[in-house]
Amino acid sequence: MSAHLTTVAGVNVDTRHWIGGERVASAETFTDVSPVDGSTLGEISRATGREAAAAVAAAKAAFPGWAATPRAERARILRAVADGVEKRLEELAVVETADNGALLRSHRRGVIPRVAHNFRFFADWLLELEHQDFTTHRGGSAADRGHTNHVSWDPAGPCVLITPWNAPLMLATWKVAPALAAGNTVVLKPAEWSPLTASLLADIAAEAGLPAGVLNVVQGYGSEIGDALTSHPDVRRISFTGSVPTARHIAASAAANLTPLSLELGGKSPLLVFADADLGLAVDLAVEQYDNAGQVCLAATRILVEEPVAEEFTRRFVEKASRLIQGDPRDEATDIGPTIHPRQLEKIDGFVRRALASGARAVIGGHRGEGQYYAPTLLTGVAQDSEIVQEEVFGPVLTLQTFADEDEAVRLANDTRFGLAATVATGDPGRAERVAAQLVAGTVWVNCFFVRDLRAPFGGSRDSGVGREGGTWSFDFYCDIKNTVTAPKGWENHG
Ligand SMILES: NC(=O)C1=CN([C@@H]2O[C@H](COP(=O)(O)OP(=O)(O)OC[C@H]3O[C@@H](n4cnc5c(N)ncnc54)[C@H](O)[C@@H]3O)[C@@H](O)[C@H]2O)C=CC1
Ligand SMILES: O=C(O)/C=C/C=C(\O)C(=O)O
Repeated sequence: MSAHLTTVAGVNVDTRHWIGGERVASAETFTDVSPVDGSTLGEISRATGREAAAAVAAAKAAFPGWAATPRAERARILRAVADGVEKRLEELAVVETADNGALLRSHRRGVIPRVAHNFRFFADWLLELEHQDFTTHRGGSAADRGHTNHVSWDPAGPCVLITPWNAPLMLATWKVAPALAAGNTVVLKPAEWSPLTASLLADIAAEAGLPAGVLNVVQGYGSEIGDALTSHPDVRRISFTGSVPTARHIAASAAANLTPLSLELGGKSPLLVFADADLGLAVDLAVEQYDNAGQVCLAATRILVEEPVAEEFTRRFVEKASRLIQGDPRDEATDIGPTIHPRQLEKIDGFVRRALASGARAVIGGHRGEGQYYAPTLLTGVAQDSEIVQEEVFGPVLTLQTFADEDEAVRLANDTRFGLAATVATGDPGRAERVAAQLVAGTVWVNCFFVRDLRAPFGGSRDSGVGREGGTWSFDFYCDIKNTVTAPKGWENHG
């Protein structure tokens, strides 16, 4: 077997970069370790600025050809990628679980099918966009006598896509698919804690007929190659999902070339439970926030409950949460897997220890489990201005606060620097409408959570992000939008 192949759960994965349609190795490697059992998954090529520049050069060289490829042909190839993902669904699922520790059952039944959907959706939307493309505006000023405005979404150029480890392939393809559909070429930099499925995606894309250089994958540490990618003058778009400090760094690096950015960042989302809510549903929604061991940017980690039902809510929450099974994510019965990395575990534990030291009480959890596991935790007695209420923990840690009325609920909900999402549990549609209108959030769910529709805009307000992706919003970001104004026949320019 090649020195550059590793076998993970029976699946061969190439550990090199994918640049210009070829596998490229770096002199140095980094070790990829499984959060499931601490085993070594592989020695992965560790890029330097040289490989980063080579990937951008490959994307630049491939751009004119891919941009000129008819939309129908681009869509056909993206659908073939989706077919390839579905054909290798089980392999992608087992590798992703080994690499990031999220539940295998979720990968099999939810997350990896969404990867295929991302490609099909943006292939279809690209063709829809073509039909929307002849929007015309007529009349108006004296100078406008029936001119036609023709809007087109033109490919922008090479895009750098930097993605995190909590849903590695799903979050990557949610950027890769629209960027490619738009006619751009891509340099994907997956997170160093979960590099494997990006390599498999490169294989699948090549098998589907994506031309060389259209998709490039560079492995390595963001801190080492990030700047080489984000400050490169040939890069036309940067899309990033991850932490706020890294986003600030990327924005500063991109500023030199005024490269447009899309940033999907952290959250500290509230779940507002009103006394008129279906309490069973509210408890289900709250317990759901432990999914993926709480490593979800959208997670509603601040539970706000109206005073009269707080005691009953807490009793039912504890009853349900205590039944969650924490353990090996490959086991179908498991509800909560490990945290991704010892550093993430340390970070979570630090937040909780400091909260407990400042007077918080752990209703459940509040401590580490075995190995890389953290016990699902609910903290009460937390002050609104405390670190645990204000900062993103990114682990299975929820806080519970109470409120007296609607005004206080909205005030507490909006009182952080984030604005990614919010969930409202209420039996009163009028209240739902009133409260949703006042919440600062990119997405508000009423009596539901994590219902995602790719046609809808997705993104955050305040420190939770810049811009929106999804549906036409993705094409608005990944394209140079052009308006061509044509005078009607016989029109004389001097009016
Ligand atoms: N919004 C989200 O979905 C995510 C939020 N986070 C938050 O971030 C915290 C820290 O996690 P990290 O993995 O350290 O997040 P991070 O933001 O540093 O990493 C995300 C991606 O950015 C890359 N990166 C790092 N430094 C870079 C640089 N200077 N230039 C370009 N790319 C760079 C990484 O290699 C990775 O691919 C978590 O505890 C969580 O609070 C982390 C991952 C995802
Ligand atoms: O699954 C989605 O649609 C969105 C997920 C987003 C995250 O989990 C994240 O960025 O952390």
